Amino acid sequence: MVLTIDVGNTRIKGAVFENDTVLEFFIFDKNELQIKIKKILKKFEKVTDLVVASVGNVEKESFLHFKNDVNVCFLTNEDHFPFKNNYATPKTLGIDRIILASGATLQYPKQNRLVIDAGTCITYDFVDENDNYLGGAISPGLRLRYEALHNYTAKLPLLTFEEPKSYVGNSTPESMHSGVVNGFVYEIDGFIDQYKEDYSNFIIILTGGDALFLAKRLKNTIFANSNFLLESLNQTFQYKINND
Ligand SMILES: Nc1ncnc2c1ncn2[C@@H]1O[C@H](COP(=O)(O)OP(=O)(O)OP(=O)(O)O)[C@@H](O)[C@H]1O
Ligand SMILES: CC(C)(CO)[C@@H](O)C(=O)NCCC(=O)O
Ligand SMILES: [K+]
Repeated sequence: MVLTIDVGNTRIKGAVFENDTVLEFFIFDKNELQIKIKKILKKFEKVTDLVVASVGNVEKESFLHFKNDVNVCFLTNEDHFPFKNNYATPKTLGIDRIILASGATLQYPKQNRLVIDAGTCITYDFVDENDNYLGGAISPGLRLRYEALHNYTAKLPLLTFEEPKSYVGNSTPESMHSGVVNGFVYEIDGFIDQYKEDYSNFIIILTGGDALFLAKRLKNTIFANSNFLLESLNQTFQYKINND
């Protein structure tokens, strides 16, 4: 059994896998990290490997704490992945984006793949049918947009997500909800349309904290898989074992 951990910018997510099957998912805060992992390892005694990818600022030591109980594996930019990395700055490419690209390559062989992760940031990652990672885009996620409007203006309140009543916002809150939520959806549909123009055939994988919300609103029909990063971590770890 494998426990995969994704340390995001906002929260930590984990999953226990038996081969390719998920037994349980977890979401927790940074300050609960050690207690939660301890509990998980106690509940799932057959876990042999702890596999971590982190873009957040959690100390490596927090995981090494468990090295007497399980084999601890940190996936980093130095590892070997199933695609050719054509990013001009491979050392600065986020490990979460690398893992998503890796999972897309392993799970959907021989096709163009676009991974959209709607989390703290929205990231777009494209791996072509010849397994070349080409890059993508980074933009602010849904909650970040609300926070940015508030933090960088004098008058705008801090709002939380609400469905806009119309694209024509007729009040301050309605204008903000329209700008944030519609802007978010239009952006993603716009990117997908652009890829469609340039690539005739590709699969889209939608993931991240806002994926389910988004899937219902995009004009492009896409199924969301909120756990794609954790699944990709598991698959990439298996790939590493078989190829190292
Ligand atoms: N309890 C929650 N806490 C924070 N964000 C949440 C929560 N529930 C839903 N969300 C939504 O999820 C988005 C954040 O996504 P996610 O949880 O994937 O981010 P993350 O943990 O920072 O991961 P990453 O860094 O990989 O993006 C926010 O834009 C927010 O709208
Ligand atoms: C873009 C984020 C913050 C998304 O989690 C992360 O992937 C990251 O820190 N990336 C580094 C920059 C890059 O990917 O080019
Ligand atoms: K993200």
